[in-house]
Amino acid sequence: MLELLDISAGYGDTPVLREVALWVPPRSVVALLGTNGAGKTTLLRVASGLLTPTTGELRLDGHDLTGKPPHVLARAGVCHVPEGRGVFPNLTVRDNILIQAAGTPVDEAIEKAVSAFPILGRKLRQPAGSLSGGQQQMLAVARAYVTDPAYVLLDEVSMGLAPVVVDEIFEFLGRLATSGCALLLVEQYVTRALELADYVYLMNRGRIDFAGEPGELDGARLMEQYLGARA
Ligand SMILES: Nc1ncnc2c1ncn2[C@@H]1O[C@H](COP(=O)(O)OP(=O)(O)OP(=O)(O)O)[C@@H](O)[C@H]1O
Repeated sequence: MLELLDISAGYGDTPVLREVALWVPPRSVVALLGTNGAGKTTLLRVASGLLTPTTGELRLDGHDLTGKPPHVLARAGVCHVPEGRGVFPNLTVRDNILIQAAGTPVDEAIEKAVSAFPILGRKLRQPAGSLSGGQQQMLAVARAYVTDPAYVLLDEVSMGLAPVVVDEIFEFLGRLATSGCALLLVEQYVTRALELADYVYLMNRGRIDFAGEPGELDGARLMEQYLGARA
């Protein structure tokens, strides 16, 4: 279980998260939805060790990992796919995969990434920066997958992509979830996120104001609160 307990965090003197609690059970999909600037990215940064909370605890499988650096969280099985495509544009697709896959045999890592998104197999020698936006996002998601993480944190992976590419990425996320990997999904496509999710949290101005199963959500309230969010 990945647990964020009473987390407060911010940047400098500016508080962003206020006593936030969120749980990601193993093998579950959790959607974290909210208005712009609510603090969703900040919470993912806390969950992957990129940002140390001012108060509260980050626990993984019962161990307190608060304040531990990202590589410790990564080694423990938490993988973060950041907003805005975390790929190295000047490196080849192959090298992008291998950098992430330290410890995994080369052929196995490449095969795994290509099994996630076959198009990557035809681009292995190209610089990642020469790929389309959608292919770069596929690479970012595939890089996370090759490390065999128990928890994957995904920040707006569909941002700015054509619907057909969003379909392909969501189809893969569905397979990833079925394979037993837990997902924490920050997503602007509310309906798609809810289709996958076992649990949903709604965040507003640094606080969680709903936590439950998607079926418990009041659709009208959701739309009112997230007017402008995409279906
Ligand atoms: N590096 C930073 N330094 C200072 N303030 C920041 C920084 N990053 C984010 N913020 C502020 O923290 C607040 C929460 O931002 P955050 O990106 O976590 O929200 P979000 O819910 O992910 O929003 P969005 O959907 O717009 O990405 C915002 O007011 C934002 O301006």
